[in-house]
Amino acid sequence: MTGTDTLASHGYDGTLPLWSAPQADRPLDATVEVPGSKSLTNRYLVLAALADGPGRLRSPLRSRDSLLMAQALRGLGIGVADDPERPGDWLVTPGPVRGGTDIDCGLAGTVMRFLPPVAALAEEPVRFDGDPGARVRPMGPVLTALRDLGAEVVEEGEPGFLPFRVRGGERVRGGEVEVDASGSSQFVSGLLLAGARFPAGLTVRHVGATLPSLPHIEMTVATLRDAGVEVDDSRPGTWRVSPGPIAARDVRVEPDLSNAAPFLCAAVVAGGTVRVPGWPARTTQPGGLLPGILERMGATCVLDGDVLSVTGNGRPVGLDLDLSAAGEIAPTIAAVAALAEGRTVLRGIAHLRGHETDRLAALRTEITRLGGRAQETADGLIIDPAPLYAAVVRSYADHRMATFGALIGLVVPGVQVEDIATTSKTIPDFTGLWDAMLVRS
Ligand SMILES: O=C(O)C1=C[C@@H](OP(=O)(O)O)[C@@H](O)[C@H](O)C1
Ligand SMILES: C=C(OP(=O)(O)O)C(=O)O
Repeated sequence: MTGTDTLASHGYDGTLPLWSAPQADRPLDATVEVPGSKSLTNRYLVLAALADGPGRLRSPLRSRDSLLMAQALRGLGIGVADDPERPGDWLVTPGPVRGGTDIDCGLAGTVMRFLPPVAALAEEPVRFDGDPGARVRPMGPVLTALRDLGAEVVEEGEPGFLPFRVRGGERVRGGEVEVDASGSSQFVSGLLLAGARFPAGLTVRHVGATLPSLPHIEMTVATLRDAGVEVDDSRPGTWRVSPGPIAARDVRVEPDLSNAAPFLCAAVVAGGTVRVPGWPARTTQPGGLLPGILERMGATCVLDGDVLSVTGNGRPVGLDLDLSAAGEIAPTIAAVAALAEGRTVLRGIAHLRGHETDRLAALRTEITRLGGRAQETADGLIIDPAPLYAAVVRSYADHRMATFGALIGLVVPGVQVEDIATTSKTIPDFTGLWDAMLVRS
């Protein structure tokens, strides 16, 4: 596609660079090394920061979200340094949590939801802000919980949103809080991660109608237990973290299985095989659900040792799927669905309206722009088959909308993706990995 008239007719305002999505001209045959998990890296960083001695992260993700977390922890008085002997690893040196700093959350949910409870350990106030898109992501339940625990919280703009200041220290003893986590599991995870450091520990009781991303809460509980923290999760929707030390650890970060999704789905839509090494035999990452989902969409998935192979024939089939456990892979599954035979219904993902962008609106808009048929429902999307054509896919500063566009562009000629660099939120070199997948095939 050339010419500004054409671009404008596709809703492109010309301010962000465009990336011409490469097409797959033959079935794929590639092995893709996927970088470390965002969710595990940022949990390990927080736990290492609050631990009882120096710790190490092996193969952490180094992308915008984890670099923001590292930078924020440094601001709070924690050492996070490259290991000169093992390039790529991070050495974390804990210290008393110090306030008097400003934290840039970027657009990272894990930074804006995990760090306010950590900041409440400091005597001096900590100010939080982020990208324009971060200022509309829900924060209210975290702020209410911190107030209920005795912290002072001052919102500078709209109540329940960035920017705000948190002041805790001696006045925060821990105890019991109710949290409506129907908007994000991260509200619960953030409180639990710091819970052991409050003198009375912390009990969090979820009071909302739905609870998305349960595997991510289980990931939080598992990483806490691995660090020697006692967590009682025997009552559904209630978590009790006992006060006590968090053990310093040397941990290896699993590959990010949700970021493996676009690569694995490439084989489903273009045909051929994509392999991802380092696939864990057991995991708390919601991306662990991918093989089951992709099989239902017509692919064949084989785990041989630690290598997951996904083989497709380029003709995926639609499905009816509750994605509440794995909402972060919804944009990728929606791309496959837009190319599938038969209707797809995605359910249980109303909370995606508070992700990097309103993902339900963004997916409906972009599928429609590509000539597809998509409707929003109260808690998800309905996607019906239709022939897709060239368009400029907008990415809304959302890494997963950008990879959505890349996936469609593999099989639809002439697709361009606005601001592909936004993938650096969680993947350091998306286009390099994507091109290499095609070159090797
Ligand atoms: O705890 C985490 O690491 C995450 C939890 C989920 O958040 P929501 O529950 O807000 O979907 C997920 O979508 C996000 O990408 C990462
Ligand atoms: C929802 C996501 O990110 P965040 O951690 O910023 O919430 C995501 O990565 O899909």
